[in-house]
Amino acid sequence: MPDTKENLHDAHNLILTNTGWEQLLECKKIFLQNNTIAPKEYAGIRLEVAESWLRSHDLGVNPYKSSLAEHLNSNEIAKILAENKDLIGITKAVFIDLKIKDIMTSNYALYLFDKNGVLLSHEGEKIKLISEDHPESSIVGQVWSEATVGTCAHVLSMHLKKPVYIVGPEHYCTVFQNSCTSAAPLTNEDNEIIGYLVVSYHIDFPLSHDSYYLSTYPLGLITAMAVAVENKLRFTKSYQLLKSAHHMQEVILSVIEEGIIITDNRGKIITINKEVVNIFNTPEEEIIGRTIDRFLGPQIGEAVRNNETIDIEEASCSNNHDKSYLVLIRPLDKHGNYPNGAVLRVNPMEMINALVTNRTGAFATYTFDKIIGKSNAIKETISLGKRFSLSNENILLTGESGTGKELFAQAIHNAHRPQGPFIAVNCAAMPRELIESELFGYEGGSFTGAERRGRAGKIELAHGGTLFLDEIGDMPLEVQAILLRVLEDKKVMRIGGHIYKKVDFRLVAATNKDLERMSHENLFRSDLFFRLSILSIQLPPLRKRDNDVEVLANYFIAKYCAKIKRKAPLISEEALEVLKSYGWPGNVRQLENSVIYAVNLAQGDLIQCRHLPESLYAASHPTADNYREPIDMTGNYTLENIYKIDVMEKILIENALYKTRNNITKAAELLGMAKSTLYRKAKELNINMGTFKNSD
Ligand SMILES: Nc1ncnc2c1ncn2[C@@H]1O[C@H](COP(=O)(O)OP(=O)(O)OP(=O)(O)O)[C@@H](O)[C@H]1O
Repeated sequence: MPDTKENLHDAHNLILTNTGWEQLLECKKIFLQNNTIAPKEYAGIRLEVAESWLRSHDLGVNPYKSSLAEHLNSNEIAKILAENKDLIGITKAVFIDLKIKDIMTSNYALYLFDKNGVLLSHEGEKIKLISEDHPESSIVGQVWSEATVGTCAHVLSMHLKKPVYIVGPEHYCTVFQNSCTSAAPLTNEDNEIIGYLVVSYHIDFPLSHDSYYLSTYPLGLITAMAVAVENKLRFTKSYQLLKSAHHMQEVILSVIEEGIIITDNRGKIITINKEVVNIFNTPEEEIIGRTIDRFLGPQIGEAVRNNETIDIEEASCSNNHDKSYLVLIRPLDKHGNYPNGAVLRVNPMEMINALVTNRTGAFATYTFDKIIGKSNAIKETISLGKRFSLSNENILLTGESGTGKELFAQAIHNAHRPQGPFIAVNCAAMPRELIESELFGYEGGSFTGAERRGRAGKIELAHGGTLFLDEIGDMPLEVQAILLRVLEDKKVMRIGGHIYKKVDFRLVAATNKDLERMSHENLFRSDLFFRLSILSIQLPPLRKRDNDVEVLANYFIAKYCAKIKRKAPLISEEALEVLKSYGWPGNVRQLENSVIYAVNLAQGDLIQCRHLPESLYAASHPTADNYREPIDMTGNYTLENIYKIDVMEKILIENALYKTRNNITKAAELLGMAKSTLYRKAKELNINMGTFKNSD
């Protein structure tokens, strides 16, 4: 038997001679002629090659075929190419790099196969080993497996799972007879084979030199190249993972609607989300790299440097007194090479304030459309309110109690700054000593009982919205002075504080007092009165609102019955007459309360006079003179004309005041009592004397 082992398979360097080549050819010839002879018995054929020949034969491969392999269809090819896009790109890049460095010389051709032997790409020297009827362009997508092309380098590499070389006649198909090929498997990070790299070059036989030095260089080259491709692939994958993790982190940070800042351990800002750009109103490039102190002040900077955990801290920066922020700090542990630092969550105080006031129910629900009334008086007032609400100026609402001043304040707010907070303060309901701190706020520990952290005042909370000061006539003079300054400077300083904060709010003040008269009597600051009364709206009393009593009564009945889930009763003509003819000193509020009373008293579907509150019914009870002689003095009493004494007293006094247009002297005379008694009784019976000033 020919023995080519000596010639071909010297440990690392392979000497190929014409004789050796011929012996190999002979071996192959004998094998192909007589397949029953096991090639294992040929001493000159490597065992793994011989076994592959046998498998190729058993798989029915035609060794003389010129048509090389099966082709996948175009859809399958497109799919496989897409799946291996990175691998193909990286292989090409490595190949070009090796070519530039002259490591891959021009007589080498390079092939890339997927793990199943599908040819993915080829580079370099025109492939001489394929037959002419298969142009180069069409070989991508061919399946080169042991079953289709028989023994060749990558097929054996597939079998042995290691780098392999194959010399000329060792290839099973004669079409490869003049090639020397080396193949190396490519593995992924999990050590799974993902493809094969093959380098091939052409050898003409007989050899030009008698002895041909067949170096293991191509095998080493393809093995090293496989390592380079694998490394690059892993690097690309890690980079893509990192990039997508970074992108995901960016997306997460961008959907968080609060400012997120990451600093290093010296307080230098490393990363921010987009919200921070909005909060600081500064471009990102002017934030990154600066210290946190610059934006949130040195106290926050120190906390970061000291690795402190801070839950809620109000911070304002020395560069930017107008703004304050709520800051939460979490220190970051040292991680690998990364030094420790901190994550800060930042929210503008005004946003927190708006949230808190919304949550605590201090928000304006009324709009001008919801103000009920068809009378000219109310329509004109609404149109004035709408016009005034367009400007930024302060507005003064005057009018008797219950005429809807708070309603108007809410409607003005909603027409102008519906997004901002609506902060309502009732100056009469608050103790004098509290009103100042309530309005202007205080710094921590500024007086006994003050909270440690201090508290923002209602003026600060109203920033970006409306401050509604109800019953402003009851505001202490010293507080009026501070308020005036705030209105003039548009900035506020907390009690015990030393920093002014800019505030932007619209003041709507309301009163049922005569502020002008009060200012003459030095009970109200005239400068504040002038400032407030530039735009003032006088709300009409109900008795001057034509048919609004009927409209409002029906509206309140429907509203109340919807609430208690009961069919709304009608109002009898007589009862309606009573409602219409009543003076309504308590205005709309009194009307609303009266109809609620009547709905509750009436059992059926009709509200009658007897269902109305006593005071109303009594006031309009048919007598000769409703104002002067409402009581039958003849002793001819019926159950219907007996009333409680205090009700009678109230009716008599109200009627006298009504008739005399609040002329106390005359009213007292009519009632036959001293003026001082009249004052006392009016106070006891809760009669608002000012109400009757303009009575017709
Ligand atoms: N035009 C209106 N349409 C619907 N409800 C109204 C109207 N006017 C007043 N009201 C109702 O009357 C009541 C009193 O209104 P509001 O509190 O605004 O009056 P006010 O003038 O501010 O009273 P006070 O001076 O006593 O504070 C509220 O319950 C309000 O809902």
